[in-house]
Amino acid sequence: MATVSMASSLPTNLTSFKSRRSNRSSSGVAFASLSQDTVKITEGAGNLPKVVLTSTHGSEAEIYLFGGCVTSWKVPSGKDLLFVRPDAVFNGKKPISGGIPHCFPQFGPGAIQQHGFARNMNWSVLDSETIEGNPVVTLELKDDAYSRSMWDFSFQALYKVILNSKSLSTVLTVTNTDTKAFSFNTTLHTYFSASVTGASVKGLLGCKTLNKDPDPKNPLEGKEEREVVSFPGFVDCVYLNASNELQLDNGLGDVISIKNAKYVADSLVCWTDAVLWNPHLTMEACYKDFVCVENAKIGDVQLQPDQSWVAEQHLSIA
Ligand SMILES: O=P(O)(O)OC[C@H]1O[C@@H](O)[C@H](O)[C@@H](O)[C@@H]1O
Repeated sequence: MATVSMASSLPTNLTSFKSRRSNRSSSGVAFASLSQDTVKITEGAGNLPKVVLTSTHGSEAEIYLFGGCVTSWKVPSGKDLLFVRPDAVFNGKKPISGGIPHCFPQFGPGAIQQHGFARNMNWSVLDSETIEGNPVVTLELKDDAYSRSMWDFSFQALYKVILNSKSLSTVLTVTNTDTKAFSFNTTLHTYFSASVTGASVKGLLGCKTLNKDPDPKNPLEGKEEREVVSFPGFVDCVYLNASNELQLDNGLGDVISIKNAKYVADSLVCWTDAVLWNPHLTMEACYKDFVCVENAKIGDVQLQPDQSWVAEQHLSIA
């Protein structure tokens, strides 16, 4: 397989992916043999299968197989740094509104449904392991009749999630398993718990902006002049070529580093852009309690058959 990643340059704990066949259960959800001590599958809200990661160093995370959505990341103090909206539904049909949903193969607006279909399909567990007390799980998503009805390509997406005591890292690998080329764009639509009046993001100064307010279909081009970007009202803005580390002050006493791997020279690889979103009064019930800071690949990634695109995100607190 021609891979355009530089796997050898990843930190060791991110490269130890072991390919192993999984057993598909009658429910259609696949369960690999789990690293039982730190990785467990339980029943979550709406009876949906949920992977619980427990680090021996005091942190915990939860991932719904529906959408491959990380819904909780608790640091050793017990504080959950992610946010799930009170209107989120867990019915296996609608995407889960909160945590870290995938927008794939389209961020949108665009030709297919807003934010694509990966957030409302069932991912399966391909592999899991424990490294020095820290859980690692790899989920897989493949095309099926549902995805092909919208986007007629064969693909594989692997999503590796690594929980350490003070960090949550993910590696998304999209491979073209088709016989023809395809293109996609994607984001990790992360909802962070926040006090919106105190929240701010550093690292965006000088970026070209595409402001989706007021018209998402015709974003206004501009340039970010602020060193510290806050959320004084409705915010929906794309930042092109963002720096490889943003710092979110969540207004709740935490500064969260949002890093991605920019050490890979090939422009096909990694998150290059960012999106900030807060719906303000259009979601009166909860807008004060979260901000979205999304690692994104806004321009299309073109993949030839057998090529892969790899993007790593590293969320951490000091
Ligand atoms: O689909 P969700 O989770 O409600 O998020 C919607 C929002 O997601 C943001 O990423 C987009 O920039 C917004 O334009 C959009 O309204």
